[in-house]
Amino acid sequence: MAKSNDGEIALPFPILIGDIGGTNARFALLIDAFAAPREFPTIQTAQFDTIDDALQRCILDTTSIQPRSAILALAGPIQGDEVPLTNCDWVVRPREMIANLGFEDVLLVNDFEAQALAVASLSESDREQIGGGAETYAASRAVLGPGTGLGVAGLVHAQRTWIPVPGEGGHIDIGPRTERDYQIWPFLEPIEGRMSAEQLLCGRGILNIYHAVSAADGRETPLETPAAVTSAALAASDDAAVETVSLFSTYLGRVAGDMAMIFMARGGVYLAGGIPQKILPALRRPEFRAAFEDKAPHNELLRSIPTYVVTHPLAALAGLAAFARMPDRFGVATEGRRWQK
Ligand SMILES: Nc1ncnc2c1ncn2[C@@H]1O[C@H](COP(=O)(O)OP(=O)(O)OP(=O)(O)O)[C@@H](O)[C@H]1O
Repeated sequence: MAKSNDGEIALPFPILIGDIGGTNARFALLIDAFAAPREFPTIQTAQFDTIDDALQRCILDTTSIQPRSAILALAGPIQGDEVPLTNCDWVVRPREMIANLGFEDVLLVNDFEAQALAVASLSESDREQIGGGAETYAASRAVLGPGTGLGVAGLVHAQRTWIPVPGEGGHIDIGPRTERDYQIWPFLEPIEGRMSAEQLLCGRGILNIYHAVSAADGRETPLETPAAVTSAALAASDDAAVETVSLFSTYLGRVAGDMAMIFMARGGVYLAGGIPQKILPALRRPEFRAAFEDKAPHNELLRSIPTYVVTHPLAALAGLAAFARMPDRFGVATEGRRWQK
């Protein structure tokens, strides 16, 4: 077992890092702490029955380098020796990966934890700032990622260490606030009696808002996918779509502001996930930031906190790479989710 200088346990190189989502899995190989990551083509999870099969055929069979360890970021909670993925049929079985694929050491982390690791050190070219002041470098941050669901994580800065805090923040309650919200809310469908942020702030959420806005006004709903709604909104070709994306930005701003207050995120709130990059022009409009700052009695605090859209195409992998190279910089809990030969 490799040990780093101050006694923290580091995984041995070469390290395979992977970000495994419901639809896509992305991998890169880190030969040592200094070399640039060697990226592999994105794998469509539906094309392989098992993750082991995908790893064997798309990674191990295509390189002469045998990774000694793997750090994999997964969508969903990590518990036990068999971890099923949300939104796809793969089950990650680290013991079998060690027995069959030649790994000595496997660490599983949550996908938003990987996003949180990334925002500790994103360069200016990998993020776009939307409002607020300068970041306070050594201060906590928060990440929200509307995609298939709504991922949320904090990145607490304490004792010169970045500590990712994965949780289920996407499932917090959200309620109506403006007169228009009260008109729309009756047409949103609660799950077991409540509306959670995720029912509005993800791909499905865009459609939920679109249907509710249209129902409140007695309009038809010709647009069928989240991308169709946001495209029509950005092109200003459909009134309900325009309002949907405006409301989506407002609700995202409200929840982002809540997270900023919870984590006292003077280091900034980062919007990751697939959707913010695709609706950047809408997020640059006033609604997102106005809702973020509208937190009396703390408007002044919120005005000072920067918000960013993550534009790095592989941010989670960048986060895993940063951790793999300098584990001592990060307080990543490994109990119950690390397997060794
Ligand atoms: N242009 C768009 N505008 C709004 N929503 C979109 C757009 N394109 C895709 N989506 C929605 O974004 C969601 C997918 O998000 P994302 O790309 O972040 O995937 P993910 O959750 O990270 O999963 P994976 O890692 O498997 O790709 C889907 O609900 C999809 O309908």
